Amino acid sequence: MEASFKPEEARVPAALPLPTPPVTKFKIALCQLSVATDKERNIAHAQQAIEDAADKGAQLILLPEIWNSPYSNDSFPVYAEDIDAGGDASPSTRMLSEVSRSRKITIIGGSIPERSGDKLYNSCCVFGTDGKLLAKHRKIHLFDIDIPGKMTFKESRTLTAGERPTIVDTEVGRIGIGICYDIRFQELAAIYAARGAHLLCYPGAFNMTTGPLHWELLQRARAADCQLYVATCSPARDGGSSYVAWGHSTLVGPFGEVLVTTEHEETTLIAEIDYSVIEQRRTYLPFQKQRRGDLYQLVDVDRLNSTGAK
Ligand SMILES: NC(=O)CC(=O)C(=O)O
Repeated sequence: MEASFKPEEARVPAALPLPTPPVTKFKIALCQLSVATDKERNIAHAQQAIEDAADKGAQLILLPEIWNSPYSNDSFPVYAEDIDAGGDASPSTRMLSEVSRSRKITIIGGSIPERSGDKLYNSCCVFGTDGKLLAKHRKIHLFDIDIPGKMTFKESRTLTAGERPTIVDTEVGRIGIGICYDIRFQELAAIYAARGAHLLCYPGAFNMTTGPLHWELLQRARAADCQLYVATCSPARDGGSSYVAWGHSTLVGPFGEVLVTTEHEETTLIAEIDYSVIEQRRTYLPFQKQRRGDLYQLVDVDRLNSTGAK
Protein backbone atom coordinates (compact mmCIF):
# COMPACT_ATOMS: atom_id res chain seq x y z
CA MET A 1 0.00 0.00 0.00
CA GLU A 2 1.28 3.50 -0.84
CA ALA A 3 2.26 5.53 2.22
CA SER A 4 0.17 8.66 2.43
CA PHE A 5 2.28 11.78 2.66
CA LYS A 6 2.35 13.20 6.18
CA PRO A 7 5.00 15.95 6.27
CA GLU A 8 4.63 16.41 10.03
CA GLU A 9 5.87 12.84 10.62
CA ALA A 10 8.83 13.10 8.28
CA ARG A 11 9.82 16.63 9.20
CA VAL A 12 13.37 16.86 10.42
CA PRO A 13 13.21 17.79 14.11
CA ALA A 14 14.42 21.20 15.20
CA ALA A 15 16.72 19.83 17.92
CA LEU A 16 18.86 16.97 16.68
CA PRO A 17 19.09 13.91 18.95
CA LEU A 18 22.64 12.63 19.28
CA PRO A 19 22.78 9.01 20.46
CA THR A 20 25.47 7.99 22.94
CA PRO A 21 28.19 6.31 20.87
CA PRO A 22 29.84 3.04 22.02
CA VAL A 23 33.19 4.90 22.09
CA THR A 24 33.85 8.63 22.40
CA LYS A 25 37.45 8.73 21.20
CA PHE A 26 39.08 6.51 18.60
CA LYS A 27 41.45 6.56 15.65
CA ILE A 28 40.27 6.65 12.05
CA ALA A 29 42.49 5.72 9.09
CA LEU A 30 41.98 7.14 5.60
CA CYS A 31 43.78 4.84 3.14
CA GLN A 32 44.51 6.86 0.00
CA LEU A 33 45.41 3.88 -2.16
CA SER A 34 47.03 3.66 -5.56
CA VAL A 35 44.83 1.69 -7.95
CA ALA A 36 46.22 -0.52 -10.74
CA THR A 37 44.58 -2.50 -13.53
CA ASP A 38 45.29 -5.82 -11.75
CA LYS A 39 42.35 -6.50 -9.43
CA GLU A 40 44.17 -9.13 -7.36
CA ARG A 41 46.96 -6.65 -6.72
CA ASN A 42 44.41 -3.99 -5.69
CA ILE A 43 42.82 -6.35 -3.18
CA ALA A 44 46.15 -7.47 -1.68
CA HIS A 45 47.33 -3.86 -1.60
CA ALA A 46 44.20 -2.65 0.20
CA GLN A 47 44.48 -5.49 2.70
CA GLN A 48 48.07 -4.54 3.49
CA ALA A 49 47.11 -0.88 4.03
CA ILE A 50 44.21 -1.86 6.30
CA GLU A 51 46.41 -4.19 8.38
CA ASP A 52 49.13 -1.55 8.70
CA ALA A 53 46.54 0.99 9.89
CA ALA A 54 45.09 -1.51 12.37
CA ASP A 55 48.63 -2.13 13.69
CA LYS A 56 48.83 1.62 14.36
CA GLY A 57 45.64 1.52 16.43
CA ALA A 58 42.99 2.56 13.90
CA GLN A 59 39.54 1.25 14.87
CA LEU A 60 37.78 2.63 11.80
CA ILE A 61 39.19 2.34 8.28
CA LEU A 62 37.92 4.27 5.28
CA LEU A 63 38.87 3.24 1.74
CA PRO A 64 38.56 5.23 -1.52
CA GLU A 65 35.82 5.26 -4.13
CA ILE A 66 36.41 2.45 -6.72
CA TRP A 67 39.60 1.01 -5.24
CA ASN A 68 39.57 -2.42 -6.91
CA SER A 69 39.18 -1.13 -10.48
CA PRO A 70 40.17 1.82 -12.66
CA TYR A 71 37.50 4.55 -12.52
CA SER A 72 36.03 4.28 -16.03
CA ASN A 73 32.82 3.20 -17.68
CA ASP A 74 34.80 0.62 -19.66
CA SER A 75 36.14 -0.95 -16.46
CA PHE A 76 33.00 -1.00 -14.27
CA PRO A 77 31.34 -4.00 -16.03
CA VAL A 78 34.64 -5.92 -16.15
CA TYR A 79 35.58 -5.48 -12.48
CA ALA A 80 32.05 -5.63 -11.03
CA GLU A 81 31.33 -8.20 -8.32
CA ASP A 82 28.13 -9.81 -7.09
CA ILE A 83 28.29 -8.61 -3.49
CA ASP A 84 25.07 -10.31 -2.41
CA ALA A 85 26.34 -13.70 -3.67
CA GLY A 86 29.63 -13.17 -1.77
CA GLY A 87 32.47 -15.74 -1.67
CA ASP A 88 34.27 -16.17 -5.00
CA ALA A 89 31.71 -13.86 -6.63
CA SER A 90 33.04 -10.97 -4.54
CA PRO A 91 36.72 -11.37 -3.61
CA SER A 92 36.97 -7.68 -2.68
CA THR A 93 34.25 -7.76 -0.02
CA ARG A 94 35.37 -11.21 1.16
CA MET A 95 38.76 -9.68 1.97
CA LEU A 96 37.11 -6.74 3.78
CA SER A 97 34.96 -9.07 5.85
CA GLU A 98 37.91 -11.32 6.79
CA VAL A 99 40.22 -8.50 7.78
CA SER A 100 37.56 -6.63 9.77
CA ARG A 101 36.91 -9.85 11.73
CA SER A 102 40.54 -10.83 12.24
CA ARG A 103 41.58 -7.31 13.34
CA LYS A 104 38.27 -6.47 15.12
CA ILE A 105 37.93 -3.18 13.28
CA THR A 106 35.10 -1.40 11.47
CA ILE A 107 35.65 -0.90 7.75
CA ILE A 108 33.86 1.54 5.47
CA GLY A 109 34.91 -0.26 2.34
CA GLY A 110 35.22 2.64 -0.08
CA SER A 111 33.33 1.54 -3.15
CA ILE A 112 33.54 -1.08 -5.87
CA PRO A 113 31.45 -1.69 -8.99
CA GLU A 114 28.61 -4.03 -7.98
CA ARG A 115 26.71 -6.35 -10.31
CA SER A 116 23.16 -7.19 -9.31
CA GLY A 117 21.14 -9.01 -11.96
CA ASP A 118 21.55 -6.98 -15.13
CA LYS A 119 22.38 -3.77 -13.28
CA LEU A 120 25.62 -2.22 -12.09
CA TYR A 121 25.98 0.06 -9.06
CA ASN A 122 28.78 2.00 -7.38
CA SER A 123 28.54 0.45 -3.90
CA CYS A 124 30.07 0.93 -0.48
CA CYS A 125 30.00 -1.95 2.03
CA VAL A 126 30.33 -1.41 5.77
CA PHE A 127 31.74 -4.27 7.86
CA GLY A 128 31.53 -4.56 11.65
CA THR A 129 34.20 -5.90 14.00
CA ASP A 130 32.77 -9.41 13.66
CA GLY A 131 33.18 -9.36 9.87
CA LYS A 132 29.43 -9.03 9.23
CA LEU A 133 28.14 -6.78 6.48
CA LEU A 134 26.32 -4.01 8.36
CA ALA A 135 25.18 -1.96 5.39
CA LYS A 136 25.58 -1.43 1.67
CA HIS A 137 25.21 2.03 0.16
CA ARG A 138 24.65 2.35 -3.56
CA LYS A 139 25.69 5.79 -4.88
CA ILE A 140 22.43 7.72 -4.99
CA HIS A 141 23.50 10.60 -7.23
CA LEU A 142 25.31 9.48 -10.36
CA PHE A 143 28.22 11.60 -11.56
CA ASP A 144 26.92 12.96 -14.86
CA ILE A 145 28.60 16.25 -15.66
CA ASP A 146 29.82 18.08 -18.74
CA ILE A 147 32.23 20.97 -18.34
CA PRO A 148 33.30 21.45 -21.98
CA GLY A 149 36.98 20.95 -22.61
CA LYS A 150 37.60 20.12 -18.95
CA MET A 151 35.62 17.25 -17.48
CA THR A 152 32.90 15.13 -19.01
CA PHE A 153 31.78 11.95 -17.29
CA LYS A 154 28.50 10.06 -17.44
CA GLU A 155 28.29 7.32 -14.85
CA SER A 156 24.74 6.70 -16.03
CA ARG A 157 26.20 5.15 -19.23
CA THR A 158 26.86 2.01 -17.20
CA LEU A 159 25.62 2.50 -13.63
CA THR A 160 22.22 2.64 -11.97
CA ALA A 161 21.56 4.98 -9.05
CA GLY A 162 20.87 3.63 -5.57
CA GLU A 163 17.51 4.34 -4.04
CA ARG A 164 18.15 4.81 -0.32
CA PRO A 165 20.22 6.88 2.08
CA THR A 166 22.40 4.69 4.30
CA ILE A 167 23.02 5.35 7.97
CA VAL A 168 24.53 2.63 10.10
CA ASP A 169 25.21 1.98 13.78
CA THR A 170 28.73 0.68 14.29
CA GLU A 171 31.11 0.15 17.22
CA VAL A 172 32.52 3.58 16.43
CA GLY A 173 29.27 5.50 16.29
CA ARG A 174 26.41 6.23 13.94
CA ILE A 175 27.73 6.85 10.43
CA GLY A 176 26.00 8.29 7.36
CA ILE A 177 27.41 7.12 4.02
CA GLY A 178 27.66 8.91 0.70
CA ILE A 179 29.81 8.25 -2.35
CA CYS A 180 31.64 11.13 -4.04
CA TYR A 181 28.98 13.10 -5.99
CA ASP A 182 26.55 12.39 -3.10
CA ILE A 183 28.51 14.98 -1.07
CA ARG A 184 27.12 17.76 -3.27
CA PHE A 185 23.59 17.19 -1.96
CA GLN A 186 23.29 18.90 1.40
CA GLU A 187 19.82 17.50 2.03
CA LEU A 188 21.28 13.99 2.29
CA ALA A 189 23.77 15.14 4.94
CA ALA A 190 21.02 17.01 6.77
CA ILE A 191 18.87 13.89 6.87
CA TYR A 192 21.79 11.90 8.31
CA ALA A 193 22.38 14.59 10.93
CA ALA A 194 18.71 14.56 11.81
CA ARG A 195 18.88 10.81 12.30
CA GLY A 196 21.68 11.28 14.82
CA ALA A 197 24.84 10.66 12.79
CA HIS A 198 28.15 11.39 14.51
CA LEU A 199 30.21 11.06 11.37
CA LEU A 200 29.65 11.24 7.61
CA CYS A 201 31.97 9.15 5.42
CA TYR A 202 32.37 9.88 1.72
CA PRO A 203 34.68 7.69 -0.34
CA GLY A 204 35.25 9.96 -3.35
CA ALA A 205 37.32 10.54 -6.46
CA PHE A 206 37.00 14.19 -7.40
CA ASN A 207 39.05 15.25 -10.41
CA MET A 208 41.54 17.90 -11.52
CA THR A 209 38.77 20.33 -12.54
CA THR A 210 36.32 20.14 -9.63
CA GLY A 211 38.76 18.93 -6.97
CA PRO A 212 40.72 22.16 -6.41
CA LEU A 213 37.52 24.23 -6.27
CA HIS A 214 35.02 22.06 -4.48
CA TRP A 215 36.43 19.03 -2.67
CA GLU A 216 37.51 20.64 0.61
CA LEU A 217 34.81 23.31 0.40
CA LEU A 218 32.02 20.70 0.28
CA GLN A 219 33.46 18.65 3.15
CA ARG A 220 33.80 21.69 5.37
CA ALA A 221 30.33 22.87 4.39
CA ARG A 222 28.73 19.52 5.26
CA ALA A 223 30.60 19.43 8.60
CA ALA A 224 29.78 23.04 9.52
CA ASP A 225 26.11 22.77 8.43
CA CYS A 226 25.56 19.55 10.36
CA GLN A 227 28.05 20.10 13.20
CA LEU A 228 29.55 16.63 12.98
CA TYR A 229 32.67 14.91 11.65
CA VAL A 230 33.18 14.39 7.91
CA ALA A 231 35.78 11.97 6.52
CA THR A 232 36.68 11.53 2.86
CA CYS A 233 38.99 9.10 1.11
CA SER A 234 40.21 9.37 -2.48
CA PRO A 235 42.36 7.08 -4.60
CA ALA A 236 45.94 8.34 -5.02
CA ARG A 237 46.51 10.25 -8.25
CA ASP A 238 47.62 8.37 -11.35
CA GLY A 239 48.49 10.95 -14.01
CA GLY A 240 48.41 8.23 -16.69
CA SER A 241 44.82 7.09 -16.16
CA SER A 242 41.82 8.26 -18.18
CA TYR A 243 40.27 9.81 -15.04
CA VAL A 244 42.79 11.61 -12.87
CA ALA A 245 41.75 11.72 -9.21
CA TRP A 246 42.37 14.83 -7.11
CA GLY A 247 43.45 12.93 -3.98
CA HIS A 248 43.45 15.07 -0.81
CA SER A 249 41.69 12.67 1.55
CA THR A 250 40.63 14.68 4.60
CA LEU A 251 39.06 14.61 8.06
CA VAL A 252 36.99 17.65 9.06
CA GLY A 253 35.74 18.40 12.58
CA PRO A 254 32.32 19.67 13.69
CA PHE A 255 33.37 23.34 13.51
CA GLY A 256 34.23 22.92 9.83
CA GLU A 257 37.94 22.73 10.66
CA VAL A 258 40.35 20.54 8.67
CA LEU A 259 41.90 18.14 11.19
CA VAL A 260 44.12 16.21 8.81
CA THR A 261 44.63 16.21 5.06
CA THR A 262 47.18 15.27 2.41
CA GLU A 263 48.23 15.88 -1.18
CA HIS A 264 47.73 13.36 -3.98
CA GLU A 265 50.29 10.62 -3.35
CA GLU A 266 49.52 7.25 -1.85
CA THR A 267 49.42 7.47 1.94
CA THR A 268 47.42 6.49 5.00
CA LEU A 269 46.29 9.27 7.32
CA ILE A 270 45.54 8.38 10.92
CA ALA A 271 43.74 10.88 13.14
CA GLU A 272 41.75 10.94 16.36
CA ILE A 273 38.01 11.55 16.46
CA ASP A 274 36.48 12.79 19.73
CA TYR A 275 32.68 12.79 19.61
CA SER A 276 32.38 14.85 22.81
CA VAL A 277 33.42 17.82 20.66
CA ILE A 278 30.14 17.59 18.73
CA GLU A 279 27.96 18.42 21.76
CA GLN A 280 30.38 21.14 22.78
CA ARG A 281 30.20 22.81 19.34
CA ARG A 282 26.42 22.52 19.28
CA THR A 283 26.25 24.19 22.70
CA TYR A 284 28.53 27.02 21.60
CA LEU A 285 26.65 27.56 18.39
CA PRO A 286 23.07 26.32 18.94
CA PHE A 287 21.68 26.94 15.47
CA GLN A 288 20.27 23.40 15.30
CA LYS A 289 17.66 24.58 17.82
CA GLN A 290 17.11 27.89 16.08
CA ARG A 291 15.68 26.55 12.83
CA ARG A 292 12.52 28.28 11.62
CA GLY A 293 10.29 25.25 11.06
CA ASP A 294 7.44 27.69 10.58
CA LEU A 295 9.19 29.04 7.46
CA TYR A 296 10.91 25.98 5.91
CA GLN A 297 11.17 22.24 6.54
CA LEU A 298 13.20 19.29 5.37
CA VAL A 299 11.27 16.08 4.70
CA ASP A 300 12.89 12.69 5.26
CA VAL A 301 11.03 10.73 2.58
CA ASP A 302 12.88 7.49 3.32
CA ARG A 303 11.86 7.68 6.96
CA LEU A 304 8.32 8.44 5.98
CA ASN A 305 8.10 5.38 3.74
CA SER A 306 9.97 2.89 5.89
CA THR A 307 8.73 1.45 9.12
CA GLY A 308 12.16 0.47 10.48
CA ALA A 309 13.98 3.74 9.80
CA LYS A 310 15.77 5.46 12.68
N1 LIG B 1 33.40 11.64 -9.29
C1 LIG B 1 32.31 12.06 -8.66
O1 LIG B 1 31.43 11.29 -8.35
C2 LIG B 1 32.13 13.48 -8.26
C3 LIG B 1 33.04 14.54 -8.73
O2 LIG B 1 34.14 14.33 -9.22
C4 LIG B 1 32.51 15.90 -8.58
O3 LIG B 1 31.40 16.07 -8.05
O4 LIG B 1 33.17 16.84 -9.02
